Amino acid sequence: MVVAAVAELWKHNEEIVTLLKNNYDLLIAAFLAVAATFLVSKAWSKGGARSIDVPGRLGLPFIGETLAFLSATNSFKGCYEFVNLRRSRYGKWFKTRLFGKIHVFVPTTEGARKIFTNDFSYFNKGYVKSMADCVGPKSLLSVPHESHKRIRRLLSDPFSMPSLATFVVKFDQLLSQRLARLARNGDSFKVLEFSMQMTFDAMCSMLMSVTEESLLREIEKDCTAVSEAMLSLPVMIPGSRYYKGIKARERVMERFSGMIERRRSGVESHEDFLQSMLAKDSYPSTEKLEDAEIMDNLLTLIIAGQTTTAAAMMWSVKFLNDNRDAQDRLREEQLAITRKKADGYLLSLEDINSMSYGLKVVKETLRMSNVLLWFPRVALNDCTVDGIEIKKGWHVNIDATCIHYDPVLYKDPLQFNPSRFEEMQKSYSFIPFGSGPRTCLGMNMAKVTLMVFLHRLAGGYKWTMDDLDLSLEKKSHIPRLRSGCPITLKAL
Ligand code: HEM
Repeated sequence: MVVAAVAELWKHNEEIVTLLKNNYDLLIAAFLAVAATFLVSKAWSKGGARSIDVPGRLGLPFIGETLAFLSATNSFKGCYEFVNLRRSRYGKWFKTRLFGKIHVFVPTTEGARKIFTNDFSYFNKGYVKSMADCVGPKSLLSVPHESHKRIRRLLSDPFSMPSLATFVVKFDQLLSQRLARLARNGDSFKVLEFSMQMTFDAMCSMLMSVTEESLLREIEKDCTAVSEAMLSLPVMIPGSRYYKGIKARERVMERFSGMIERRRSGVESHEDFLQSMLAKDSYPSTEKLEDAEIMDNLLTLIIAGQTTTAAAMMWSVKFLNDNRDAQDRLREEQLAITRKKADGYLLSLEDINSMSYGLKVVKETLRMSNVLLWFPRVALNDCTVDGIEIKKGWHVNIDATCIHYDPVLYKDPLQFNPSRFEEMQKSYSFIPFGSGPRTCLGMNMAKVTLMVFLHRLAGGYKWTMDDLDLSLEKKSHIPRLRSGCPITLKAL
């Protein structure tokens, strides 16, 4: 096309012909530059010959549609209702303005791929002051790229397979005892409350060997206050969520600092994550974490791991209750493991690896529950994502929920069908733990926790649901049943 255009000009315009003859080298350079720019932009938009302006309503400056978003968050339908309503109005892609920032919800696997594979270079997590203040400046959630890489590498110890093997045994022991107690009492209990406490206690034991009940509850109360302040208005007004969160953070840091001091002075020693970090005291600075990095990330791991895993545990109970075939098949697999064991056995990592249907139940639970509904990023430059024009500074939210419910990717997406995972999934179609450099650090821990839970629950008990209300908890960014999912256990 370019050659034809040049030939046409050549025929009709002598002046241009002379100009071109005299600047032949410049012409070639210009041609190459245009071609290179074209190729780079084509590669950047990846197959996107189109570059589409995304529809949507931005509303008033700053306020935009914030009030509608807050109203959805404050309803029993949950904050994703805001997204659903806009999608029915504008189609799969839409933009909106929330808290002064333009947001685009990215509903496709191609869009997810583009953002995940360019994380840190072309996109980054948006800086939220309240979040950084709460988890601390050295948390994985706050630090810049270079520190992130180093801290992530050094934090990976407790998530290695040998550490997970120890974790499985401890978690199984704690869980079996507590479920047996509940079944003996025969009372109704809320799965959500139970799983929040279970995951918190198990993590505190693994990370820093805290097992004393009153201390656990004190730390949990503070961690909950920190977690609740992460998305609040960052002003220190006594009584506000932010104020309470910052004060709670100070108390948690003081505790962690005391623990580090006692271990360094030899008063205490344990086999846990904290000890493994302190064992690196004499290592070069690139191979160890500073105290502030250890403490901010201890808090981050607890907060990132507790609510997510507990919510997934709750949804697994709900989905299995509604789908008796899946429940029966899961139970059969678990009982086959139990039959091979002696009384009072504890699960090993090998047992977990043999639960092939159990793993599918976990995956299907994560696909349908979308514990983290979307993953927010900010565009660092103008670009296109799956052919859609994105401006520098816009927030692009990888909409895992939309992808997980896409009927093209998942047949009958509203149906709980663990067997669908017998087939290979298309890339980026199953992303409950994200992908790329920020993939969930606790992914394997979360999976084994859920598998142990399913083994003990389905392999040991039947249950009745004591409240069938489907309303979601208000003001929660993690979808959870308002009822807390009360059940009563009956031993098999
Ligand atoms: C079912 C349970 C869980 C789910 C669904 C989940 C999901 C996720 C997702 C989607 C991300 C990435 C978010 C993004 O890209 O913006 C993430 C990050 C993270 N998760 Fe999890 N998570 C779970 C459990 C855990 C557990 C048990 C831990 C640790 C004990 C943990 C620790 C983390 C950390 C530290 C990050 C930040 C990683 C980084 O920025 O490098 N998560 N999680």
